[in-house]
Amino acid sequence: MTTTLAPLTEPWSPAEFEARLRAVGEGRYHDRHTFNIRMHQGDLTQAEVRRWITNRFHYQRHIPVKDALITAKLDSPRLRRMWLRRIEDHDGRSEGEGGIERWLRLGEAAGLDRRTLLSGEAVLPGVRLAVEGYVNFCRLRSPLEAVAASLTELSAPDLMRTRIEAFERHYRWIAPEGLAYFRTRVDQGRRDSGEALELVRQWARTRTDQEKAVAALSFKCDVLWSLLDAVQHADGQGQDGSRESM
Ligand SMILES: O=C(O)c1cc(C(=O)O)c2c(n1)C(=O)C(=O)c1cc(C(=O)O)[nH]c1-2
Repeated sequence: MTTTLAPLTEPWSPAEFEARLRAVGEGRYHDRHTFNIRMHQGDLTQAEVRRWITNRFHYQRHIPVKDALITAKLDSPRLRRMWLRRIEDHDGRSEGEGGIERWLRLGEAAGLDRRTLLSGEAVLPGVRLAVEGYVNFCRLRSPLEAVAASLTELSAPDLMRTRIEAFERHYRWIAPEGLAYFRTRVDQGRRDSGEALELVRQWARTRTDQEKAVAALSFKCDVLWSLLDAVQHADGQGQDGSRESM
């Protein structure tokens, strides 16, 4: 008599797997964080907006670093080309281009000197830890987990549109050219998340891998959430997050 051993746990169907990934984004994405809700309602002070821009810059400048770590794990020219484009989106092809430059211009439109942003001095301890956590996750984990962590971007384009409207309505003291970063990210985020979702669906064939992908996405939601916790609770700190006395 022959018996076929079924795997202990069957993989989810492609549709269920995708639904579970999307559910993590819907339930735990940072669009629900109080700081973002206050931002969208127009409740942030100028100092809080500047503090957010300063601290988010720390995240932005590390995105191409973690993408370089992911690129090094990919084993085909096609995949590496795909991921290299993300690095170019942020770093540009030459000086004065790319997302990091656009974020510096957002800072300038909000009255922040680019030298202050580049110095990194005003970055809050909790933000440093959150960003380092994300970079190290991509350094140490499998390509599947590192790519799955980027899937928060499935929810980012909607958030970006809400943010543009909120800034245009409530934060008119920021010159409109400063919002170019967000406008560019709507399409880039949609394309990036579409590509990443396709890879994660192809790679996660077993239930164990599917669960690892869901857990990676959940971890990334925690990174973004912790970053905003730090920015939200930075009471007693300087106008843009710098420590007044130590
Ligand atoms: O402003 C935001 O809310 C937001 C969120 C996210 C995200 O969901 O991870 C990214 C960005 N912005 C972003 O600008 C960006 O370049 C980006 C890259 C990635 C990533 O994990 O690869 N996420 C995000």
